[in-house]
Amino acid sequence: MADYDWSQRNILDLAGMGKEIALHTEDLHVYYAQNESIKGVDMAFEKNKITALIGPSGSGKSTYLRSLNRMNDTIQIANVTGKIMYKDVDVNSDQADVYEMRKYIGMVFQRPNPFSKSIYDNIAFAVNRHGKKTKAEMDEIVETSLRQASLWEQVKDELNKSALALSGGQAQRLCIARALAMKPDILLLDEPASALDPISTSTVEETLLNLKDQYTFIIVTHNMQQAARISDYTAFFYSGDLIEYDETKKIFTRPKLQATEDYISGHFG
Ligand SMILES: Nc1ncnc2c1ncn2[C@@H]1O[C@H](COP(=O)(O)OP(=O)(O)OP(=O)(O)O)[C@@H](O)[C@H]1O
Repeated sequence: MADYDWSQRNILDLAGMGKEIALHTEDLHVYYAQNESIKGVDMAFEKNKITALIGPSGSGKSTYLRSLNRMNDTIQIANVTGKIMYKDVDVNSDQADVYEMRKYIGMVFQRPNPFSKSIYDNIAFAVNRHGKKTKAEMDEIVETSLRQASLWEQVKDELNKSALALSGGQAQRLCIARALAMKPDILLLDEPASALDPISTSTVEETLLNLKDQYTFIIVTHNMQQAARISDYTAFFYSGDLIEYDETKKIFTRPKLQATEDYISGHFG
């Protein structure tokens, strides 16, 4: 690896550009016991855009993403400091209602994790936990969310079938449908297509592109082509720091920093 000056930064000031911000972090640090895995990240996400987080393995992308809806709470040795601002509420404060917040900031994981229930109940179960619906209301929610996730046509005649019988790509789209059924503002996706075949991957990508006018997506990906294809903004992480953050077309054509250019062209990481 070349000898980079890691103190250099190029970070887009979206708020300063007058963009509508869905979420932002201020001086966010994440520690696992004594190890500082995120080292004070200030970053804003534009509403109704797709932002890709890229960087070598271990650079902290997943740690940062998971902190945005307090998923790191489940890790005993994890400690998150700093602010995560969503609609004037600091998601990271002790007063934040984590259960309520996750309705608005949802998450889709790398491995599809459908519940051992029917396709219909995978969605209904999640929705019902946040308030009972009539059968007609629930039918509508199930259909709409499956349509949004581009799965309705394939499963509409077998909604009572076990979700565990779906293919990997279908199961991941069910997980996206389940997350969308909660009507979140923001969806965090941690390498959602890395366990999928190329056709399922492109269906998931199309799904995100079709929905981006209605949702803010933040996606961790190792796939540079995927980041270039679907995201509006790209953030390059290295060793727990946000190094470069810019419009995707700039990052992939003329990034300001050599380290970013070398990373996206496969010279290291
Ligand atoms: N549960 C955990 N306990 C302790 N350390 C952790 C834990 N999760 C992540 N880390 C450490 O935090 C650092 C960042 O890891 P993280 O998984 O966030 O990176 P990443 O960029 O998402 O990597 P990858 O692309 O391989 O998923 C690494 O040093 C990792 O070992």
